[in-house]
Amino acid sequence: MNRLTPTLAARLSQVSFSYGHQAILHQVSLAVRPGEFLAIIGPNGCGKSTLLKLLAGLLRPSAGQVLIDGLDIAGFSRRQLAKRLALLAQSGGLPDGMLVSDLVSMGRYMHESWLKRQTPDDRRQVTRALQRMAIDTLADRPLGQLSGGQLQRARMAMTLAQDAPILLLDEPTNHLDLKHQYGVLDIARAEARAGRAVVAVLHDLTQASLYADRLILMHQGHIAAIGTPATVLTDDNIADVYGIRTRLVAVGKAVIPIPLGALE
Ligand SMILES: Nc1ncnc2c1ncn2[C@@H]1O[C@H](COP(=O)(O)OP(=O)(O)OP(=O)(O)O)[C@@H](O)[C@H]1O
Repeated sequence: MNRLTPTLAARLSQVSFSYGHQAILHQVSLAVRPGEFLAIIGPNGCGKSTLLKLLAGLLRPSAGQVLIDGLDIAGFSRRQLAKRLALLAQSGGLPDGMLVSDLVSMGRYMHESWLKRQTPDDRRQVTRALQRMAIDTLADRPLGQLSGGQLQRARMAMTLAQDAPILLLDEPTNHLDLKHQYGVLDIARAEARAGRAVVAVLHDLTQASLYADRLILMHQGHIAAIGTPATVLTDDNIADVYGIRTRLVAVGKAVIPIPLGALE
């Protein structure tokens, strides 16, 4: 099989994807490194979630290859994949009656049998994930009784409990108040600094610029730009892709785009 250098956690090689006859991604190539926080940005419908689902092995490319640890993802079983990556999907039909602690524990079962008894390490990981997302007091609550933000934090806790080297986060700040948005971004960055590869779809360009090591700016199924926030967030790139005028303000290494209005 096609082995890669171990310095890459995941790679998309010339990946195209279609839903039926509708082409969504066009020959996208991308390398994800351990220890980096990579943010995918771009307008609605440009293919960000599709790219994340391809990386997670939920969708199969129409052409090209997705590689994890240098091996084609098509060769991995669900369990093998769950040892390598954890996905926070945008939403999912979760049973209202399920308890928060059971949802977070599911993160531990992703790579084990449902029949397996929880080990002390499983319980430790679940407790830690509940605490990190500040929902330990909600552990015994059914999901149906949670607010949107509390549910999002429970889903994020499940993702963290999986303890996988690659974290794929689709709009992790959804439904969260400002404090918890920055809390979840702090955690994502800490996970990257601890050596995981973190790939997050973000809509807030300020947050993406402040937190990510690299940005991927997507446009109509292509990568329009990739690199550090300062190289990707230019007036021209933002105008071309989002159709708005901005003024850029430098804050440390980050570049914050201040929107000035739609282009004529
Ligand atoms: N299951 C599906 N069947 C058919 N088309 C789909 C399906 N899921 C998504 N699409 C289409 O694929 C395109 C890309 O969708 P995707 O969800 O990847 O976009 P996105 O960049 O994540 O958007 P958003 O910012 O709105 O979440 C869109 O045109 C969407 O309508």
